[in-house]
Amino acid sequence: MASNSVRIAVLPGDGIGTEVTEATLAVLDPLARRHGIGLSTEALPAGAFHYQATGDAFPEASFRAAESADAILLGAMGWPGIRQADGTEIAPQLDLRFRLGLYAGVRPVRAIPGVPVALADPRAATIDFVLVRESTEGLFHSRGKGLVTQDLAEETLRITRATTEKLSRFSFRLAERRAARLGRAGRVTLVDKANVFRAFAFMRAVFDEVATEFPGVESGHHYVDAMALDLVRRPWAYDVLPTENMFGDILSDLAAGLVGGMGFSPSADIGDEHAVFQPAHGTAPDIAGQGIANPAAMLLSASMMLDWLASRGAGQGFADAAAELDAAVDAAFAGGLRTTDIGGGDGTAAVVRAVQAQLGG
Ligand SMILES: NC(=O)c1ccc[n+]([C@@H]2O[C@H](COP(=O)([O-])OP(=O)(O)OC[C@H]3O[C@@H](n4cnc5c(N)ncnc54)[C@H](O)[C@@H]3O)[C@@H](O)[C@H]2O)c1
Ligand SMILES: CC(C)[C@H](C(=O)O)[C@@H](O)C(=O)O
Ligand SMILES: [Mg+2]
Repeated sequence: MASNSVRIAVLPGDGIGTEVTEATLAVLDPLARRHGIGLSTEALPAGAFHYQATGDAFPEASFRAAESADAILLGAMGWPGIRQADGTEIAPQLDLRFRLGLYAGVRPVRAIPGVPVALADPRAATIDFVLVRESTEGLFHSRGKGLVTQDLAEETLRITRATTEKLSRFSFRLAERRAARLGRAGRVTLVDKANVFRAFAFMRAVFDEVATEFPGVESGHHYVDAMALDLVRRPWAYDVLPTENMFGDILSDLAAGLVGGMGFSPSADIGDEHAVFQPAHGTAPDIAGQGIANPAAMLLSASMMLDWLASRGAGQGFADAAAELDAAVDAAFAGGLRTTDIGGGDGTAAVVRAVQAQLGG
């Protein structure tokens, strides 16, 4: 990538995916200008409505353009009423994860000042942990390959040494960076089901091997069922939580519910060479088209993108812009912005205006 100038492939998708994408681009454009960084964006067709219109959910030309860009920004895709012959929905975001090897699904969960948290305990205001959802194997490995007969359906889960090592190293390195930033020791807790499944006993053994490379970071394990309990009982106790694909999918929605809902749930799918940045939420058919989607999750995902681009050598301006965007979203909510998902009256455009105002107009 040319220093200080990058190409972003934009996949707005369906439903509120297109709404939060438009809102995010409206914030990114002036932010980039302020920091003197070049962001050229190209919108690409893909998604459920594209599938309905053309029979192709993810044109190869869109995939190729996304693959060759410096980063990919995705809204959300899928629509419950639009299904393939096997009964499943279209999901180009899964194609991206699999085809580009995006094994680390980074899903930060952080209480934003001013956004009501679900728990009454005052420690809930300090919630700040990151789920690292393995995103290329686990139960999702079986996608499109399960056995279905008249009498049974069977899907299989796959865990590999190579991916578990990468996921574990990614998680420990993330914990080291967070420890340096937050001024306390890092902790990585693998979330598994090693009490019952050999695949998870294997995953745990590989994770433990990698843990020995990071003596400065505390490591541990927790069963996924007990973790679901703990994420409601004492979520402030956790730091970095690597886990299997399906477990991470489920726990990330639960975790979003702790800190305001899906509208506050950013996400990044990161591989060795490529990355997709998208909110963890879906297309929200229940509110699509009403102008009330909360774009905060996508704005925070875009900030993760700028930070990742900086780490790939795009330039300090990208890191500065990321920090400023995070701070602007926080300040907007701390300053009284109240989106409808948290019981207020502010719609998508009001969030854009409030964040732009924090960024200096
Ligand atoms: N990353 C993705 O592209 C992605 C993720 C999840 C679901 N989906 C797809 O989206 C469709 C709808 O799925 P779903 O309803 O189960 O989940 P969803 O995340 O779209 O919605 C769940 C709930 O959260 C609310 N919500 C979600 N995002 C919000 C936002 N930004 N602002 C305010 N409220 C928000 C919705 O209104 C709804 O009540 C399905 O087709 C599903 O497959 C796509
Ligand atoms: C829509 C779906 C394919 C996707 C997933 O299951 O990974 C979503 O739920 C997510 O969390 O990103
Ligand atoms: Mg999900």
